[in-house]
Amino acid sequence: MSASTPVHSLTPLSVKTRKGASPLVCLTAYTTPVARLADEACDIVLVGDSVGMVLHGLPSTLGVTMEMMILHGQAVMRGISKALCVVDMPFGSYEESRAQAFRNASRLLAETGAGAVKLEGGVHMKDTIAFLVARGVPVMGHVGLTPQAVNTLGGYKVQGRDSDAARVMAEARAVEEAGAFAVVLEKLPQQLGRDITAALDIPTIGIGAGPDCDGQILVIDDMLGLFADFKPKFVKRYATLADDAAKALAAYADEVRERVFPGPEHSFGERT
Ligand SMILES: Nc1nc(=O)c2c([nH]1)NC[C@@H]1CN(c3ccc(C(=O)N[C@@H](CCC(=O)O)C(=O)O)cc3)CN21
Ligand SMILES: CC(C)C(=O)C(=O)O
Ligand SMILES: [Mg+2]
Repeated sequence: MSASTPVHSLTPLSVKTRKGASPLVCLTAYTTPVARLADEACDIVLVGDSVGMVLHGLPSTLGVTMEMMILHGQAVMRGISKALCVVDMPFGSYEESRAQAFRNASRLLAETGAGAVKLEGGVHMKDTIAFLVARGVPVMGHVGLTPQAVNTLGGYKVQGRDSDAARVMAEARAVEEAGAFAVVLEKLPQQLGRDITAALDIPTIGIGAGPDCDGQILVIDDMLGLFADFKPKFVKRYATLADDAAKALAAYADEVRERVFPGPEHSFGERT
């Protein structure tokens, strides 16, 4: 199962040629049941390294490992039948050399069956992206706010304001020139999201980069109202699952204490 190459209706190439058509709908997923839901609604399902913060309680994405990405990638692929599955390369798995990047990217594809990898960085990752693409690894880029660089960026801040816009534009152009099939733009002024989208031939997928990107992505636990540790301004909550769950658990606790649960319909009588 895991090492096979399933045929999905969306491929990196079909995503690339969707530029200018209807917006690309993207969400993260980390488990099989949630991937099944995302697969129904989405074009692209990302196994984000946000899994470390969202499901494992880590303080940033820096502690996420290849083993975690492979395990969650395998779980997500079991729930996908039509969307394109992209797996994030974790911090430290691709920055050292092009060879290191290929060794780890090829493991992610081979051991999960996903269709592409995503890695953070533009100009300084251009050679690495080109190296991977030339060797059969479709790459999605990620520029602007790159969370794996939180320590050098000094926080999860808006990137590309004012005179910094030209730098972020250059990062996005480098990703395209390297042969990536799409690029995530994170936490940019909406005008810059629009300008980069107009300047590139590959689709842009925004998260806090305004409404003019070729697609949008959110962390699924954020949009479901399930992740409560923080809420970036770019997140819209479409549900209140953490609140709903807290209410359900309180009701269960009350009913157990009052001996209301289990009722006769949940209990087993004598066989007669
Ligand atoms: N749940 C979750 N959602 C995400 O979007 C996400 C993750 N986790 N983990 C990996 C990265 C980290 N990301 C982040 C994290 C924080 C902000 C943010 O804007 N936080 C605060 C304050 C930021 C600051 O100025 O320092 C905010 O006010 O929105 C944005 C993106 C995006 N990714
Ligand atoms: C927020 C998206 C783009 C991501 O990289 C992640 O979930 O790790
Ligand atoms: Mg990520």
